[in-house]
Amino acid sequence: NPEFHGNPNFASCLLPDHLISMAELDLLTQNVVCAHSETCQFLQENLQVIRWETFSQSEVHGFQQKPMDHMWERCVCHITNAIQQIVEFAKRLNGFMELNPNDQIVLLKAGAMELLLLRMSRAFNCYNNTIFFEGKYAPLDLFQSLGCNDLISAMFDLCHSLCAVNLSEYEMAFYSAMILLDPTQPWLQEKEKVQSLHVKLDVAFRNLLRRTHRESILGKLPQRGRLLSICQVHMEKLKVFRQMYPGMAWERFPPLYRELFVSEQEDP
Ligand SMILES: O=C(C1CCS(=O)(=O)CC1)N1CC[C@](c2ccc(OCc3ccccc3)cc2)(S(=O)(=O)c2ccc(F)cc2)C1
Repeated sequence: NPEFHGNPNFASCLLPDHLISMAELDLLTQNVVCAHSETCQFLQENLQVIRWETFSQSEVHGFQQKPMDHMWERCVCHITNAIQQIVEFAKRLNGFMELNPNDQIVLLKAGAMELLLLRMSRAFNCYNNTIFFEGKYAPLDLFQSLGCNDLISAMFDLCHSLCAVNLSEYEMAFYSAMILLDPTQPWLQEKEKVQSLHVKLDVAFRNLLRRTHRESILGKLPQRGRLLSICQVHMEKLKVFRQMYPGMAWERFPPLYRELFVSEQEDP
């Protein structure tokens, strides 16, 4: 519509059915950034301050001596706490609570682990290849008793790639929201509602990148398939673990973790 073009109050991207004003873009940006910063267990600056506090060799050895089921139970507990925060992030995103409940679950089941992988990179020290775990920074081999070395090293590699992009909290917030509100997820009942939210996030994110001269990061973000493949390896390792410790998932794993990652069928 010619009367809109050149009018500074309207975003440059005028998709016919998604007319978005600059005021709406600003409100959406505030909403996404606040939802993220209010739901990260650890503030970026706090993680940075302690990032040189690494576990000693004897502490690492102590973790390596723990039985597999013991380490799994601790990690599953930390994942569950982190995912509770991610659920809270979703609930605070404008429009998420207005989606139908089935679609809210579909999006969280599909995206929660991907968002956890993104958040982990905030707790990664790429200079000495250590990651925040239970209060200090841990090297890769601290986790060897989990029996998932390929999974953990894939996570470390992903954290390295994300550190290279050096995402700001603003960028991390938008990247997370757009992964979560993915209209291409199968089984969505109201795909167009998710699509509408995703388009607005895309316009607001590009607007932010343009204003901050950070458009170049779009080509440097890890491919979605990379996040998905790590999530798949997590599911495979969980299946193997459950074969080794039948019944444990039902007795000692938190309900939220079971709901998201343990399919209903009985123990293999
Ligand atoms: O990062 C967080 C928190 C959320 C983001 S934050 O606030 O910035 C910091 C705290 N994490 C919370 C959970 C954590 C986690 C993440 C992924 C994960 O997947 C692999 C897996 C899955 C199941 C069993 C074994 C291995 C396991 C745990 S963790 O335990 O700290 C952990 C970390 C590193 C590692 F190498 C192994 C475990 C990462």
